[in-house]
Amino acid sequence: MTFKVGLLGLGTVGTGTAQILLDATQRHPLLKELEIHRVGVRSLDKSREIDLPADLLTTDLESIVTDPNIDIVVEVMGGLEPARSLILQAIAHGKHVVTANKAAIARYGAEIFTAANEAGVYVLLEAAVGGGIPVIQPLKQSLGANRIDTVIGIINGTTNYILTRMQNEGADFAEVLADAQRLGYAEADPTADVDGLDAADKIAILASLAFGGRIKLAEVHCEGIRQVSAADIAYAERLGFVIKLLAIAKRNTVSTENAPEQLQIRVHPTLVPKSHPLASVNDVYNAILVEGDPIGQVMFFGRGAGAGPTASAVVSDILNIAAMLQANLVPVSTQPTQAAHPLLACSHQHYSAIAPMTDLVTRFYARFLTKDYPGVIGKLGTCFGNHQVSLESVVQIGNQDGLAEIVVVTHDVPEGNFRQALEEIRSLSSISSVSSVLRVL
Ligand SMILES: NC(=O)C1=CN([C@@H]2O[C@H](COP(=O)(O)OP(=O)(O)OC[C@H]3O[C@@H](n4cnc5c(N)ncnc54)[C@H](OP(=O)(O)O)[C@@H]3O)[C@@H](O)[C@H]2O)C=CC1
Ligand SMILES: N[C@@H](CC=O)C(=O)O
Ligand code: NA
Repeated sequence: MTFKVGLLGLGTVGTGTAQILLDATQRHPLLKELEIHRVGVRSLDKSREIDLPADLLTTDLESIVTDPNIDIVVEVMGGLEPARSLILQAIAHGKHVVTANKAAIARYGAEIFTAANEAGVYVLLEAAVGGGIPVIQPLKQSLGANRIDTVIGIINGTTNYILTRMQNEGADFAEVLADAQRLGYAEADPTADVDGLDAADKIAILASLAFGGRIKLAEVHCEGIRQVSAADIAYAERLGFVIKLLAIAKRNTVSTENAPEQLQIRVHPTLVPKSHPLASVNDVYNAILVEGDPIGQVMFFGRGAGAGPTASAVVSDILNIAAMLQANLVPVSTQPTQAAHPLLACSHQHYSAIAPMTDLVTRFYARFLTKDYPGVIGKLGTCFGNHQVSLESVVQIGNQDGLAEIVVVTHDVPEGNFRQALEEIRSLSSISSVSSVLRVL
């Protein structure tokens, strides 16, 4: 039985996907049952890295998602529109969908999965988070017996590459970003990566699966890495940390009779103790650490981007759907029914409650430039004490333009208290500037 695949996009991921589909040798035997039926692109004149019959390609993407012969639509074109509309149209025409599009899923997931469940089709998205790293299906299936408490990930390769080079070479952000763009790691417009937006999309998706509720993207706290300086990386190093852009989703409070459970979901540069398993995840690699009961910690590590790794995830989703079709567990064409496999579908309806950042309890690192005279450290300590912020360490390491540089690391404190203490510190005449504030894992 052959299953027909319609590809929307033949760029990096689309080409990698087509390459696997065209070369089934020594791969899963079901691959031989998959056929590329149509491929949608923006330009027919572009030279391609893959040799496909010219009549397979079209710029009419709507004709693919409505084609009665196509069983599975693979959306690897990216962007919000027309990707969203084409996915919805494919679903309305009874197609199963595989997508790598974290931006569209993080924003329109509720609409897309509701439509898919009503139409009795699957929308699978393994490639959307961690590229080739299997993490979506494990959260849906292999870890299904667990009560997940925490998901912490390095889920943006571009920023991890930039931070790793800053760490290794003592270089500044702007310098390494320019290199990353030259090497093709960072996009021409690197905003989504360096400002943490790409990681925010991805952690929203992971949190939704881990905690079984929809996530409003606007409630995900998001800070990027532009403000991380070579000086912070050097101080962190001396204090036994590396700085990573972490995406964190956790249960913040358990539900009570009067209030629902709250989650914390946040993306920000973080000082990670060198002994932590995520500290040694470098360059463009991604890793996702999941903590659950009873499994404890489990970490997924690998390549989070690139043609081959991402296509590996796309094709595994196609195979999952083809297997369901072959086993007759879902209709082959347009006979809507409830999706048969609850471990493959996304069926949660409610929105998870997200705790405000002021409620977060965490450690902080802060760097101050102060006048260099006796008693300044004492004044800082008093301000922190006034707001019940307890300090783990205070060091004065360097001098800058006649000013002393003081670095503090706090114990766990409510973020609200820490911010109030900072306000008081800013008003001290002996404080020239609060040069940086970062959270500590
Ligand atoms: N690249 C990566 O490593 C990863 C990418 N992803 C996700 O995968 C998706 C694809 O990314 P990637 O392959 O890098 O993107 P590319 O820009 O390399 O490719 C996009 C493809 O889609 C086609 N396309 C885009 N818009 C339209 C349109 N409006 N009409 C017709 N065709 C269109 C382009 O056509 P043409 O070729 O004619 O220009 C191109 O073939 C994105 O959602 C991305 O976030 C996820 C994980 C990793
Ligand atoms: N821009 C992303 C690519 C994959 O999602 C990244 O840098 O990780
Ligand atoms: Na993945």
